[in-house]
Amino acid sequence: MQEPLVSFEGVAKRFGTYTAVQKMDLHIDKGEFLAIMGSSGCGKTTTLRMLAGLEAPSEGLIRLAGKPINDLPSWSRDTPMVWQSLALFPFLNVIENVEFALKMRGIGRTERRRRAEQWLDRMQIAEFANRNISQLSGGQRQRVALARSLVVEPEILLLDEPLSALDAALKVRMQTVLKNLQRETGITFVYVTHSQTEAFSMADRVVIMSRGKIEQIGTPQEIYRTPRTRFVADFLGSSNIFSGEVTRNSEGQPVLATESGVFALDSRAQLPESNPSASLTVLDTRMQVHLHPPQGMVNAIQARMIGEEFVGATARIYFETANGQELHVQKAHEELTDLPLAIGQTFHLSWSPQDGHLVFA
Ligand SMILES: Nc1ncnc2c1ncn2[C@@H]1O[C@H](COP(=O)(O)OP(=O)(O)OP(=O)(O)O)[C@@H](O)[C@H]1O
Repeated sequence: MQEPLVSFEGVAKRFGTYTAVQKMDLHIDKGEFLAIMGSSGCGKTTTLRMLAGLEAPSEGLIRLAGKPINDLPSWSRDTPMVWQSLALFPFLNVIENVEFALKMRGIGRTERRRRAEQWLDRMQIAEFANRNISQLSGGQRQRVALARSLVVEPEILLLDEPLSALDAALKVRMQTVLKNLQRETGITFVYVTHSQTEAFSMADRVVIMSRGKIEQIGTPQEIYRTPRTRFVADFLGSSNIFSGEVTRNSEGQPVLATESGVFALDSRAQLPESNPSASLTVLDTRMQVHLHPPQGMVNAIQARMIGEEFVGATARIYFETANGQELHVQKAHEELTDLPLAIGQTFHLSWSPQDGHLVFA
């Protein structure tokens, strides 16, 4: 097996008595695009800063290409970082900003200029080479910051919320730029964000963190379809979640008894060994909406429509069950045309047991 490019082995970070990152094991492969995602304060940036050498781990070992780097100062690590504020030098013009790191490495003037020009070309900002940073738009600055970090051809690039200051359309454009750049250069990207869209559209693997702890690591598909914990399912917000206890019905089939009803589980579901408490997650795209009680569906629940939201090509419809649980269903507009959608209207929501996924924590 290929040795990971980066490994965190039992790495923890404390600030005084506060633990920002709990003992963590994490491997990052060469050439992968890894996103670290989680809500504010969960320890994403601290994790990235430890890799960059801007924070020292309180415990554990970080290796880069097999070598421990805990004691290596940030400037001698091959781990440049791009962040939201970009930190471009305002007193240097665009090309001088890009050349800066090469200059620090003692590379001669002609070679510096040649390499910087190549990167300006690649990032489609060559025409701004002699402009001041203050004369650029947000997206252009972003490209300068990327060119400045990549011109040294690092093995790994660390990005901390680099797109959060951009407007929505530019964000989407820059996501494509970043993803293509990563693919073409083969440079490992570690990307911190609280945006699910960014993480899921660009990354090969996503790390979900909560309160300084890794909740799940997986491909976007794995995490979306099979969240490992209740926290992950809640955090993603794309599933309906029913909490209850796993038991068996009179025919011996596994079911989840909840306040909203008793629901059949997938016969392949891994059942708890001791504590029967569990949550059933059902993706909102996998739920069906019917005006009349559906025939032959084992899992169905009556609910009143309480709202509707347009999400591009799809609509998200919100419902409330008799016991006050909120549910949502996401469908393409054309799938909804036959339904009398109106606030207050009662519907029946159903899903097949195979579309239910059981989580325990
Ligand atoms: N230098 C510091 N001294 C004390 N506490 C700190 C320090 N840096 C970070 N923390 C705390 O550690 C926790 C994790 O911070 P971190 O910046 O890693 O979170 P984050 O997940 O990146 O959040 P955000 O999305 O808001 O940037 C937070 O509670 C933060 O207040």
